[in-house]
Order: sequence, then C-alpha cells, then structure tokens
Amino acid sequence: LSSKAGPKHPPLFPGPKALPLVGNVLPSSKRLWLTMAAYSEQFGPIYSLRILGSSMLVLNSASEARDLIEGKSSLYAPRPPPKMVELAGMDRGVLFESNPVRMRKSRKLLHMVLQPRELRLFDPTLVEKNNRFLHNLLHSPHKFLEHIRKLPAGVTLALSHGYEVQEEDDPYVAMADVTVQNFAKASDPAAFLVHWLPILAKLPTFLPGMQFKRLALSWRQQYTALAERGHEHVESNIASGTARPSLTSLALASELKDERDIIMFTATQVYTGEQLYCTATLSSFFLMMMKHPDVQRRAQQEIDQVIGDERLPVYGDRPQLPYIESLLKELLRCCPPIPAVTRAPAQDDVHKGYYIPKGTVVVVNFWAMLHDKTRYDEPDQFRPDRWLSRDADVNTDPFEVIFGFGRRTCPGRHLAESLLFTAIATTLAAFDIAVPRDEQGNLVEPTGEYSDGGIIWPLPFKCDIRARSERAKELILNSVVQA
Ligand code: HEM
Repeated sequence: LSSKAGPKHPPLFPGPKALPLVGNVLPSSKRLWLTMAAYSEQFGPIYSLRILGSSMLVLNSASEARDLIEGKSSLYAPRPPPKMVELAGMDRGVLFESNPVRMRKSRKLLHMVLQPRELRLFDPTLVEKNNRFLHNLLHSPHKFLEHIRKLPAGVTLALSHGYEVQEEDDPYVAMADVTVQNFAKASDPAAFLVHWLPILAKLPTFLPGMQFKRLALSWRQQYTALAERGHEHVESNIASGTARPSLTSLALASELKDERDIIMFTATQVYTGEQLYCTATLSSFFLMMMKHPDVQRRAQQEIDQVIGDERLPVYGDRPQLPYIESLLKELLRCCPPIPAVTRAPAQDDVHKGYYIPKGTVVVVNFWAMLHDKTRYDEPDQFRPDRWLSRDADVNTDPFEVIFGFGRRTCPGRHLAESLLFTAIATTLAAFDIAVPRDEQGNLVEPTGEYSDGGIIWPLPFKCDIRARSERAKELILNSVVQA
C-alpha cells in the first residue's frame, strides 16, 4: 500500500468538500441523520465526512453496512461513546464496551436471559405487564403516554433485577428515568460542543462554558448510584432467599459472579438504554393509528376474524396475523426509534480500495436505509400493506435492519418483538384510537413532530382512546383478575 513516491495509503471514500480546520459545514446540526441521508444523492450509499476533528464514514445502505460490519465483524465491533456519555461515565456497561474480553462477558450475561429459549422464563411477566397496561388504558386513557412508559419499564426491570415495579410513584423507576433522560441528552450529538471538540474536556472546570463538566459529574453520580442500588437490591434478596430469576441473580450464580462492575452496569443498561426504544415505538404506534384510521380498521378486522371475541390475542398468534405483522414492520421502518448508531474500526482498514483509518466514526444510518427511495416505493408514507405484497429480503426487511449488524446486534430483539407485537395486537383488539376533540368539539390534530437526538420519539400528544365494546372491557378486567 505504500511506496516512496506515492501516498502511504489509498484515498478516503469520496465525500462533500471539506474546509480547512472546520471540515464539512453541515446545513444544520439538528437531525443529522436526515442531512447524512440527503448527501447520498450526490455521493452514493457510502461516503466520508470530516466534522471539526472527527473523521466519519457514513453508511446509508443496509447492504453496504452488511459488507463492512458483518464482513469484518471483530474489526468493526468497537462502538465509540459520544464524548458526553464518556465524561458522565455512562460508557460503563455493554453498550460502549471496547475491551473484547469484557464485551464477550457482557454479551454472555445478556444471553442468559435474552435468547429465545431463556426469554420464555419471562413470558408470564410479559403477559401480566401487558394486561396491566391494557387495564391502565381502560382506567385512565388520557394518561396513555405514562402507561406506555411503564410497560417496558416493568418488563425490563423484572428481567434485569427481578424487580417488581410499583404501580404508582415507584422510587427506583423515578431514579432510573432520570438516568434514561440523562443518557438521551448525553448521546445527542447536537447537544454538546464537546462531542465534536473533545479537547474542551481537558480545560479547567472554572472556565466559562465548562458547565457541561459539572453536569457530566452529576450524571456520573446518578448513574453509579442507580447501578449500585439495583445490584444491592438483588444481593439482599438472594441473602434473604426472595430473589426472583433475573440477569443479575443468574449472573451472581454463574462463573461470572465476581465481575461486579460488568454485571452491575450491563444490567443497568438493559433498562436505561432499551426502555426508550420500546417506549418510543409504542408512542409512534398510537400516533400512526390516529393518523391512519383505515390501517387501524383493517388491523382490527383481521383480529376479529382470526381471534374473535372470546379472548385477547397472544404472542403465539403472530403467524396467523399477517397484517399486524406488517403493521409492526412498517412502524419500525417509518418511525425507527433509533435513527443511527456508530462504530469505529479497531485498526486501519482498506475497503473496496478506499482507506478507513483506525478510529473513524462509522455512522450506521438506519433512518436512511429504511427510507431509501431505491428500495421502498414512497418511503415517507406509512403503508403496512407494502409488506403483504412483497417478499422482504435481508436488506429491506425492517426487522433485519433496525436491530443492527455484526457482532453487536441488538441482543434484545426477541424481547422487543414479543413485547411490541403483544402490546399492539391486544391494544387494537380492545381499543379504538382516534384524534381527540377540544371543548368546542373541534378535532385536535397531532403535530406529528419528533424529538431530536440519539433516540427519537413523538413529542407529547393527546389521543382519544376508548374500549371497542363492553366485551373488550370484560376481557381486560378478567385478565387482570386472573393474574
Ligand atoms: C424497538 C426496540 C429496539 C430496537 C429498535 C433496538 C435496536 C438496537 C440497536 C440498533 C442496537 C445497536 C446495534 C448495532 O450496533 O449494530 C442495539 C443494541 C443493544 N440493545 Fe437493542 N433495541 C431494541 C430493544 C432492546 C431491548 C428490549 C433490549 C433489552 C432488554 C435491548 C438491548 C440492547 C443491548 C444491551 C444493546 C447493546 C449491545 C452491544 O453493544 O453489544 N434492546 N439495540
């Protein structure tokens, strides 16, 4: 690759022209995944960017991501933490683990509860939390966003710590939610300059503009306290013989029992990182059902025909409910809760004749992949029936894209699919979701706006949610009594 006369290495992938020092000036620092998607029109599905000091490689196509990240999975396993996440110590845990030995141990812990067979242990919890969710919707439909949040919270805390969430004002959930919000802010690339200019972190705290360092310190303390409290809860339950099976209790009984930090922070990230993805997806579901009553009716017809009104749907009905399946696929395609993730090669690499230096931030742009005009007809339209009439391949099927590529794909995929499918099918079986009216009887259309950052969800909106029939109410009330 090198010769005395020529360059030391092949060129970087082409990309937009960069200015000296600042690099590429993007039109906006908001919703970077959209800007990055738009550049593909000119530079193709894989191109380079330089922003301030950071070299980036953008992957806007699932097949390109598969070639690079699955093809060289150990080289592209590292996930660089956003600088603010690192300063706040929230890179402790599996999500940003860079040491291959510790990463393998963390993933082993996750597999103890998240592999399809192991997950069956938590089926009753999932059903019980889902029934409670339906009951809450029936009882206080105007608080639907709160109920949506509680569903994945209850399931993931049972799974990570065997913790039974209290219905109202749970102190541990309150503490965890603070960290969830901190994490969402810390991972928003537009929120902190230090993300792009890491050198700022080295300046003394007393200088103007250094508030982010004090913020990072308090976030670090909150994250550590949360992880320790969860871990101690399980240790004390084990000591008193009352521990329920969970990632933490199983880990403490395994050969990894002495890896306190790995167990503690991996279990915490099951909640903090992942609670948001399911919450965001369920919020989008309610929004989409309001905006697309035709889709809602068709999904309800399918449930009525296949399940009837003797019972509510269960996860095992999934193969018999192809329209609900298509609806979930389209939801993840149209409203991906996580627009992009990053990776960084552990060593210099040459790919398709181009040079990718060690540490380049590789942006895996899911949003671009799932809105690619060359792969989806009218990609901005929410149309579940597109999945009834076509066979999805691995590069277009949202389930095969949105959970990532290579060695670090989402270990929570099976849980996410069963939680989301069950919640969506049962909600549609029991409720009508409509645009609400104000006191004068005018329709209050939702703005449909989304948040910005590393995880995206619809900004708060109102919704009119009513039980479809007396029979639906009865089924919900019975399901909670039986539990
Ligand atoms: C709609 C729901 C979800 C989506 C869209 C989602 C998506 C993702 C994505 C894209 C990644 C990064 C993959 C990559 O770098 O290639 C990831 C990682 C991860 N997910 Fe999920 N996820 C969801 C739900 C869950 C759930 C329910 C859990 C656990 C209970 C979970 C646990 C994790 C963990 C621990 C990682 C880090 C893995 C690692 O870095 O090795 N996820 N997820």
